[in-house]
Amino acid sequence: MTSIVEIHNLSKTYDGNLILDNLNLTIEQGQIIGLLGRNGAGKTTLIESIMGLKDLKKNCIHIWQQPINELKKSQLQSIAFVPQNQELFEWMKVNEYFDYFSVFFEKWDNLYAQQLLNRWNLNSTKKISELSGGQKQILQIVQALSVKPKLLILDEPVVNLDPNMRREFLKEIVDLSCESNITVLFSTHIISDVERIASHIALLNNGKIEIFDAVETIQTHAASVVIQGTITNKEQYNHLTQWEDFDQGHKAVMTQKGNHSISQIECENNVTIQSIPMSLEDWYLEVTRA
Ligand SMILES: Nc1ncnc2c1ncn2[C@@H]1O[C@H](COP(=O)(O)OP(=O)(O)OP(=O)(O)O)[C@@H](O)[C@H]1O
Repeated sequence: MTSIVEIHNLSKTYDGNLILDNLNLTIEQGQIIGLLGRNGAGKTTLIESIMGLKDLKKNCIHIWQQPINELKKSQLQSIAFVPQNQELFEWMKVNEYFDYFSVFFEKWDNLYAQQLLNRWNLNSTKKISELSGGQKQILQIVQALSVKPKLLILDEPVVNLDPNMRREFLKEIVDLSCESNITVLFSTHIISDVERIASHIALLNNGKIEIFDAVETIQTHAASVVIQGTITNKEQYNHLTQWEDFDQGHKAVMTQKGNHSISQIECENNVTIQSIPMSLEDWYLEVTRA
């Protein structure tokens, strides 16, 4: 596996408040990472840090093994970013905006841009100021994809999109990933989108990536467990949380793969465990519970 983004001990404070706390994250080529976290967790701060938009300690972020402030022009041109709030040139028409923007990118694919505009019903002769919120978001997505990036970073790219358009966009990302093995990091609050396209989940909590795992691995292990019998030494099972005691035993939630399997826990404690699989959304609610 080739590392595309490597983050080591990234910290960021605003007005004395620590938002990112010695955060570490490695993104490998071809991964599609859904960045999850509650409102205010620091997702935008992390994404903007990767994009070099934050004042940071030197050399804590590398892309393609280069510190982000030393990336070559060709490398910078291979990164596309869709921010949460982008200033667009509202007085321009869509086609004028793309003509202007394309000059900066050697690999700009105008044919592909026009195909996406047509497919997604965006009139290229319209002024940007006359587009709806969702249409402006489509414009930004088309702009980012037409650069033909190797690394695509999106901050809540679908908040303004209707379900049909969201589905179209997600399909395009999956197609690009299959065809060109691009690497994608996207933040979202829509767990079903993560389930649909992400290969991995990065959960940002308390300033750190608290959980980083393949979506399939999380889905395999996420479960509510009902334990018949008594476990005295609960602390050793740190993949089980939210313990509740009842007459004949305990209930708990398994949020990730632990160092003890269910059958090991049964054997070690002479208990019987029933494991009930949990949806990804329920898993997310459990792991981000205050
Ligand atoms: N420029 C800034 N100055 C001061 N505080 C900031 C600034 N930008 C963000 N913050 C604070 O940093 C924290 C993280 O904000 P951030 O926008 O990174 O979170 P987020 O996870 O993207 O949130 P959301 O899911 O709501 O978009 C919040 O408490 C926010 O108020």
